[in-house]
Amino acid sequence: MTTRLSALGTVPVVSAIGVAVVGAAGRMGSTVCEAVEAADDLELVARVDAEDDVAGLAAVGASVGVDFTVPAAVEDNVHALLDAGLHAVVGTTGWTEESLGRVRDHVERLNAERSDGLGVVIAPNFALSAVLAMRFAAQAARYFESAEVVELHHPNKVDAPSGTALATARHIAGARRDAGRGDVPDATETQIDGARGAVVDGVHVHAVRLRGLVAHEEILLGNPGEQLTIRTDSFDRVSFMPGVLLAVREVARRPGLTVGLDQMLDL
Ligand SMILES: NC(=O)c1ccc[n+]([C@@H]2O[C@H](COP(=O)([O-])OP(=O)(O)OC[C@H]3O[C@@H](n4cnc5c(N)ncnc54)[C@H](O)[C@@H]3O)[C@@H](O)[C@H]2O)c1
Ligand SMILES: O=C(O)C1=N[C@H](C(=O)O)CCC1
Repeated sequence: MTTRLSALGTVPVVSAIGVAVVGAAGRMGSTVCEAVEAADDLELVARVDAEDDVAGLAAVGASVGVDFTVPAAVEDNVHALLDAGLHAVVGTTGWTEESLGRVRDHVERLNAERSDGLGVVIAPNFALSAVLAMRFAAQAARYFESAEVVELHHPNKVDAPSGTALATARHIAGARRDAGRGDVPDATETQIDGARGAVVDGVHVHAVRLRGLVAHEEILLGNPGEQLTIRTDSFDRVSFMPGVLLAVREVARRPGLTVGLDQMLDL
């Protein structure tokens, strides 16, 4: 918080949060830049892309770095943002338990030496419809014998399955385990490789890449004689922006690592 002299004397003025966008030239990064520029309480202080250095971002007024880059670069970027003294909001996919663990250790090590804790928010999907779909799927999973996930995306997506589908499958698997459910029924004996999709924690995940799509997911849950389908569609990347901006505004209040936007919503 800063102060400003006015006709009424010295009044507190809440400073805008300085935001640096990493991957700023990309599909998501450029949309985040527009959203930050349109928000009164945020200030876009840097657009960073491949080959740019993040070390000097604090000096140009950045307190939060937002990363939408590529799975191969994201972990190094987050460590570099933390070393530069920035909070990090991360939408890039490709995380594993191991890479999340290294970021958790790093931020906790830094925070042990700081009075103001740094925060990192990593979410595979910032769209409300997707966050709710994941939550509903996890709630429903215990009641159904069968569960499969179909994700459908634009053909320029570099990873498959999507980070959202991986998280959804893991949540479903966890709920099934907690409920004491065994394997999903599947009598397939012969198949062409890949025909049954990838298997994530025992849940089959199918990836469609199709011109015209943005980001979509269906969770199929089946019992004898009935089916529940949960579907989320992002038709436009603006769907991710309320979640990204929420995380940018909240990350400084959450020292350490937060995984998933659901952790920041009152669900
Ligand atoms: N969490 C979410 O809600 C959400 C939503 C959409 C996309 N994503 C994920 O975000 C990521 C980016 O998606 P996209 O469609 O914007 O990709 P994109 O290819 O359009 O953009 C990636 C950008 O990152 C840049 N880049 C690559 N390496 C870099 C580095 N080392 N440092 C800085 N910049 C670098 C590229 O030059 C490019 O401009 C993907 O992992 C995607 O799955 C997440
Ligand atoms: O367009 C993408 O790429 C997306 N990536 C995320 C994922 O892998 O789940 C979120 C949806 C869009």
